[in-house]
Amino acid sequence: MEQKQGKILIVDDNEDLLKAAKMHLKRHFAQVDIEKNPEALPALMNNEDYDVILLDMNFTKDVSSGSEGYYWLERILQQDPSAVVVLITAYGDIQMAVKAIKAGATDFVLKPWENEKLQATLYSAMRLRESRDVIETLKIKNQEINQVLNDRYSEIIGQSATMQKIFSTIDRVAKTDANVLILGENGTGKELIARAIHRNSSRKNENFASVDLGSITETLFESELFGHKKGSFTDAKEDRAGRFELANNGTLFLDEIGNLSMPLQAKLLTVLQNRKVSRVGSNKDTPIDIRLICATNMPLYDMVKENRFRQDLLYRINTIEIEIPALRERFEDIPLLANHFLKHYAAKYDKPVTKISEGAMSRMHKHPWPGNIRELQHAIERAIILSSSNVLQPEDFNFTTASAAKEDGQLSLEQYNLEEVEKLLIRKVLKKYNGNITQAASELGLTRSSLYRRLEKYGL
Ligand SMILES: Nc1ncnc2c1ncn2[C@@H]1O[C@H](COP(=O)(O)OP(=O)(O)OP(=O)(O)O)[C@@H](O)[C@H]1O
Repeated sequence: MEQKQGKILIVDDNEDLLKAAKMHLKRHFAQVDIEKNPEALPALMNNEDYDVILLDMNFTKDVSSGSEGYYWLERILQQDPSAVVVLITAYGDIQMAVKAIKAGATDFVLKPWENEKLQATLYSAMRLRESRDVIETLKIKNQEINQVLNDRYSEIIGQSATMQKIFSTIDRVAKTDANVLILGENGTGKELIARAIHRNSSRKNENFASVDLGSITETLFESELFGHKKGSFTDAKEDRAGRFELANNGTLFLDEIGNLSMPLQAKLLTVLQNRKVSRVGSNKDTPIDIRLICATNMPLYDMVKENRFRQDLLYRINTIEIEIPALRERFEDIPLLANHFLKHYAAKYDKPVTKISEGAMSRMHKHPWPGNIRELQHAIERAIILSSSNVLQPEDFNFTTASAAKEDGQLSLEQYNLEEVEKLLIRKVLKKYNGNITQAASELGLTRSSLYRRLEKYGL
């Protein structure tokens, strides 16, 4: 026999009705409690977590206004906003039922009821309660995940004048709902800044949804961003919300916006203008309320001149602009950043490394850091893993004299083995595209992630 589920509480002043209902419902639900005095509700709810509360509208004799029912409905929802309340109305008064649903009731049943109808109403109310519980749990999990991510991103290091200016811009901008455009080479900390803006805004408890536009294919763009309905294309196995909906009431971070093709720019612009999305395969519009932050390492203003980026889209996303300088333009931040990563990775790998030698530090100042802070971070991580001393030395890094000379790509290839040639080539292509990973990967015939893997491997 199927296990009975669900805890039901019935509150009604009619004892006969209570007994009859209990007798029938007991056969279908795990627990059915009855109570004729609504004053007992708060205590009952404290003692038990009911799935559904079936509540009469009138308790005083000869009163049929329903006002008692509204009063107790409100008290129940105050005590437990996710409570599922089904109202009992005796007079078939639709107006009263509509008002009750507006006030937060889930459903209503008319007296006298048919037992099967009552049972079906309670089952669907119970399912609603279950979904609310799932949503609540997911919300909490989501907040925890955001917390972890935000913590990871909470320390933005930088003492240079330009970084100090960026911090004060973040302070001023975060509280507003202004769209922000963050410009900077790969690895300069664009996502870090975007998260800091979200974390300091009134939307901080809502979602921060991030989309890498550089890695979304043309065909999946709409489905990823706007969602889709089941069956709207071959792979649409079920209804799915897009990133815009997921970011609703929160912040949407569109990374690599400079990589969008002109047709996709037009689609994005329409959504931003109308502030509503409709899922692929559906004609229902969903209003969206998002704070938009975009980022790119591409020269958007030049691209506008060359008709590769829409001017109207640029003006919609660049209300506030933050330009993060490359690491080579703020060498004064290197010691602080390097020591920050040193502490982090020494703890992570449980290594007694406490310092970076002067020689290594001076070598770091000479390196051009095409991969910016991400590159510095990986260089320190690798040095800590490989080093056998307490102080990191120049030889713990991949900064050979040859690699310094290689920056300009002048060395003749015969002097190098295959790995060296690969390194040289990657550097040259990265330089050609101003550190743009997507373009460099495309020229090298690699995917972005395999280029990232090589950058990591070679410490580039
Ligand atoms: N100022 C900073 N202080 C501490 N860590 C930083 C700083 N800037 C960047 N980082 C670290 O460097 C790494 C790269 O940062 P992030 O992903 O934000 O860069 P990005 O500009 O968005 O890169 P991409 O353009 O490749 O997407 C991250 O691990 C981040 O934590």
